[in-house]
Amino acid sequence: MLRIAVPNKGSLSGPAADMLHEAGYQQRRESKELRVVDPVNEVELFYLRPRDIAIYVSSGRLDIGLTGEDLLVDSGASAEVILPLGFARSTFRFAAKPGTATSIADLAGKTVATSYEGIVAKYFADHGIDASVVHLDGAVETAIELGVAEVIADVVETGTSLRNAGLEVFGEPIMKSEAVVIRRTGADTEDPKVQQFLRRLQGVLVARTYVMMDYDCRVEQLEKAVALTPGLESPTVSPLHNEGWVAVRAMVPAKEAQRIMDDLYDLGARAILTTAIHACRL
Ligand SMILES: Nc1ncnc2c1ncn2[C@@H]1O[C@H](COP(=O)(O)OP(=O)(O)OP(=O)(O)O)[C@@H](O)[C@H]1O
Ligand SMILES: O=P(O)(O)OC[C@H]1O[C@H](OP(=O)(O)OP(=O)(O)O)[C@H](O)[C@@H]1O
Ligand SMILES: [Mg+2]
Repeated sequence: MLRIAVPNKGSLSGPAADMLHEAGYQQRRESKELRVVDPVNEVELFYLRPRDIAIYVSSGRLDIGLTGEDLLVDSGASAEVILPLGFARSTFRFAAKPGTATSIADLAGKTVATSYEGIVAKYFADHGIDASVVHLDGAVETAIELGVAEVIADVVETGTSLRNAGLEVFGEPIMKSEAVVIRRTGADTEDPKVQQFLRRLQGVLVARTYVMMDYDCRVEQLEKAVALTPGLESPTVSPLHNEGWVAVRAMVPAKEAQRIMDDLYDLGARAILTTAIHACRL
């Protein structure tokens, strides 16, 4: 059985559970469940704190884990990203009250509050910055108002939390992050059980990003039509009963589907349909 670490709480847990569900894995029935054995799919899911997942995976006791890239870096654990998952995208940034700092040079001698002490300490070491760090568990935006620190380093998605606290970012983003699948550094990536798991998740990513498009067009327009819908490898072209017409089928990016339908229509294509892809193996 493949032993997988899954986030039990926080921003990652809902989208991670959705993705595993779409990939066909069994769900936990209630949020207090710590472990789910799924014999049909030969996986064992361990529901753990997102912050601890890289540590479990680096120990080799669990084969793979779903976590945030920033949490992986922060832990310092010996694990590596094997598949980015495209959700929980964020940046990690310094912020302060306007007028406090404009660049990282202004950090010298200041106190920085963060829940990601590992990332911040490494950044200070790499950039030769002499500043102190105070570790807080969350809601770090409030630390400045309450005088615990002059600067914070925190996850920023929309920037709403910073704005609400009257803070603004400064300096370059410290890092970008998204949800990822991780493995112990140096572990055997050819393991067929791991490969199968990754194929399933990749299938979910593709099913979410692409739709299937079908249309009929005249043979004379086929080359132009196919240029608009090249598919992932190559479109399927089948003859129609009406001579001079063909049916074309290709996957297209969901975001571009409406524009492509307009362009195909203008080319003379008709009966243009899109359908959702529920699952796939490329
Ligand atoms: N608002 C957000 N938007 C996108 N990603 C986020 C957001 N907040 C946290 N993350 C990402 O989620 C992960 C952190 O999850 P974690 O569960 O530890 O924190 P949380 O969602 O803030 O929950 P908690 O309230 O338990 O701190 C990180 O990878 C982080 O980049
Ligand atoms: O840029 P935004 O869209 O506002 O998102 C970023 C905020 O979201 C997370 O906080 P969360 O709500 O998880 O609370 P926490 O700080 O207690 O972890 C993060 O720590 C930031 O505070
Ligand atoms: Mg948080």
